[in-house]
Amino acid sequence: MIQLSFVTKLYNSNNFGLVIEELEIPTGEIVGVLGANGSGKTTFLKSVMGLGELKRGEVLIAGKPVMEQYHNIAFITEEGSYLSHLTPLMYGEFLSVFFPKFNMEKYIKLLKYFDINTKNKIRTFSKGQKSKVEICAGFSKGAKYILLDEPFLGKDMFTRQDFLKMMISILRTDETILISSHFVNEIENIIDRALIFERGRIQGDYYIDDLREEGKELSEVMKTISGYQENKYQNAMKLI
Ligand SMILES: Nc1ncnc2c1ncn2[C@@H]1O[C@H](COP(=O)(O)OP(=O)(O)OP(=O)(O)O)[C@@H](O)[C@H]1O
Repeated sequence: MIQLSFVTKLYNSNNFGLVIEELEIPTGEIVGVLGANGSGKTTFLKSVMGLGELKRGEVLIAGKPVMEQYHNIAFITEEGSYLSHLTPLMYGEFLSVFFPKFNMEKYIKLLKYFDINTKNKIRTFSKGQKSKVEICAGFSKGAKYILLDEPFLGKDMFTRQDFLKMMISILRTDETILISSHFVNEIENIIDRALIFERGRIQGDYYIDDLREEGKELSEVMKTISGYQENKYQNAMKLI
């Protein structure tokens, strides 16, 4: 279970950061962290991960402060944490030292699945390939909480599909996943719940099954919450 209470994070007077009064994410849920650019998704994931100071509030993971749970969390970001002078194989060996539950066999299987050459230096890889290494490592750490910030960024259509299939096939029921993405239609089929951010607040919290029962589309709900104006371009273009 991930619990946030009265969490406030401010960047400066212009930027709202994050404001969450109460949020509980039960163990085993796959949660989509959604919203327009700048709505607060990364800030939220970083706050759960304990990165950056909160102005007030508390984040608990399985009842403990996040600092006591680092061994149980994998944070997979676009920035990546790999050491680019290493090969994926060496990187796996490096991670085994720090993560006692690191599963080398699973890591190598995942690298193969994504067609990653395990013997070339990571710095010679493309952006998408580097990010795949990060995903393989993140899912092999034996972490119970997996946070993914935009795992689809820079991934081709086939990789995105392969990634989703991989995730569904290897996840156990005791793993909790938070995944931010702009590919709403693609992740809609794998998430249990959608948190929709707008200006640093959760403006929508929906279980996908409930939306389906009500005959609603997640992308439509998001449009309403984000206040998307279909005709905005018309006025903007008049200025040019
Ligand atoms: N280090 C920072 N200093 C000041 N403001 C920041 C900082 N990081 C983020 N912000 C601001 O906080 C708000 C939320 O940013 P955040 O990166 O969480 O959005 P996001 O939903 O992940 O966006 P995107 O989809 O574009 O990646 C934005 O207004 C952004 O400008």
